[in-house]
Amino acid sequence: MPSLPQLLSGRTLHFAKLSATSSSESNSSKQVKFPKKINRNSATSVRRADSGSPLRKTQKLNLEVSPHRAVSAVRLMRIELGGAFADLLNEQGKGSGDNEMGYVERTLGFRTRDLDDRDLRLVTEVVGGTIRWRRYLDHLILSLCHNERTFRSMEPLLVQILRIGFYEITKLDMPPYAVVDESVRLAKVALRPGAGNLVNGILRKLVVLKESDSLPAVKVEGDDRQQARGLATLYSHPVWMVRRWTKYFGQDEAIKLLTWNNSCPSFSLRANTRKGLTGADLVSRLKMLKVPHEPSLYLDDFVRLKTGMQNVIQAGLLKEGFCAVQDESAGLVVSIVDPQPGENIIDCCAAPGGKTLFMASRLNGQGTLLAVDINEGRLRILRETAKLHQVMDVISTIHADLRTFSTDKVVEWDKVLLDAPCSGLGVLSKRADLRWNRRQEDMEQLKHLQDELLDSASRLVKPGGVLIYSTCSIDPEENEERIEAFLLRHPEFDIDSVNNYVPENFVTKRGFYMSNPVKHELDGAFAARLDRGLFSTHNQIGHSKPHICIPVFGFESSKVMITWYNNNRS
Ligand SMILES: C[S@@+](CC[C@H](N)C(=O)[O-])C[C@H]1O[C@@H](n2cnc3c(N)ncnc32)[C@H](O)[C@@H]1O
Repeated sequence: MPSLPQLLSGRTLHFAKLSATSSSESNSSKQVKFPKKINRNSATSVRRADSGSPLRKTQKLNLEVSPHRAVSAVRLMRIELGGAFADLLNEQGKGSGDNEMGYVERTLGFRTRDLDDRDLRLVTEVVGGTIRWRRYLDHLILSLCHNERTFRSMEPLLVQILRIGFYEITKLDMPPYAVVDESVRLAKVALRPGAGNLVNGILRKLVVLKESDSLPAVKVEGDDRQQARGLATLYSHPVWMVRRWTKYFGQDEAIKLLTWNNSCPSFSLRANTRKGLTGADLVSRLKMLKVPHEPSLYLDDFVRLKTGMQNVIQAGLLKEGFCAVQDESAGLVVSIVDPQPGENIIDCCAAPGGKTLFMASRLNGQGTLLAVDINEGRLRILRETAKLHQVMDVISTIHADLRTFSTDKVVEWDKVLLDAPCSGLGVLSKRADLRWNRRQEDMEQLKHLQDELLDSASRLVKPGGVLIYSTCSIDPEENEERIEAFLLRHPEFDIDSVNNYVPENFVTKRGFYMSNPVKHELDGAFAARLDRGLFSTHNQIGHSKPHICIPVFGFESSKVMITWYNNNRS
């Protein structure tokens, strides 16, 4: 891997080498140049006269560059180049990757004035929007460049400055000439005068076209593939996703979903009743904080926010564990598990613990909850949050691969939740970058893993117990198809319709739970509740047979039960 000075010296590099994530549609093969102008040495550090220790503050404070623009551009570079870029910065900056302005200084060689609350909100909006709309913005930028080569050979920072400007002008309707001026200034100071001229020329063309309502059009016409390409550009998604959703949901529904994914996400808070805060208390606190909110239509202790999360964070409600950020679609999965005090529950893919914590609060100090996860770091977060939420009394954790953990376990759990690793295609409105990181090839691997984990989780369900499978995906191949295939391999399980646990409008014809972003205005999620027959046993090759403990029931009773079981199984 190249060192930071090599990167910053302007050598031409392949994105693929830098990017921790690669996308079939990403710029992975694009040749990029790092700016020659960026020079770490320009961020001069000075020594304190009294102690001799270096002061971290740079002497290069630039008050002309707008802080939100500098921070957004640097954050976008970090996101797009993935962990590799951040790691290089950390390595060079000796672990001092602690705040946004620190990144700006190390990347651009100067600081700007600190961000105020308004800047912070704007950074969040601009970064999220620019990532979401990347494909569409690049289409516009490319249309306004002299030729494709000009666009393809731009430095990464220059591309981000342009994308931000295009986003602010076309999607946020910000005053166009202020956007042009600020963008030009950033390009000049952080790159070179020529970059400023280029930004000036392209953005001014955009302003003229916008004002005459003649932005370059995106055509949605031709055969299925061409239409999918057009929609992918117009709604800024990878083509494979558009094709997949058109195939499963039809074009109209697919377009609604694409639109939803580009909308500003709302967030829900769950009051932590274990810390004595009820849903009503949470509502009062939000009123005091002047945060606009609506109580959840579906869950008692949940409240929905469209804006104002910054106020909630600043008031310490999350840090002190009085509430958690949790989408109602995830809360409803816990309603389907329906934890009852005294039960033994295992959460097979538990970290970072959103559902574990909610289930633990429902157990109300009685019962056990074992949280298993393959990722130790995420499991540590789960433990820390559980302590904060005062629910650690029922929780224990195991760092393990479920597939090995399940092989030699005595079956003892009343309820087994498998919240499987999945594509996350139901949460694209909240996870702005996910659409560009997910690849079509991932779907096959995920399906295979989901099958293996379902088989493993099913071994842990006691006879008469329940297995709940859930995802935050809307993709039928990760949801219904996985369950139908599982039921063929495991006839000892039957579908228990979720209609006793969630409102009717979330229940599918087969009795599964499906939250649809367009219909319910929540994240997309899926769950199936599967009962393991009381008289069934599981064998390793996936076939099962009725199993009666003859010493307990006696031979004749057992025969009656087997007959009853066989008659009722279908
Ligand atoms: C969808 S996330 C779980 C989210 C969690 N249930 C919550 O509500 O916060 C899936 C989790 O599965 C874990 N995982 C993936 N493969 C696993 C395996 N083979 N065994 C155990 N955990 C696994 C990942 O580390 C990840 O934390």
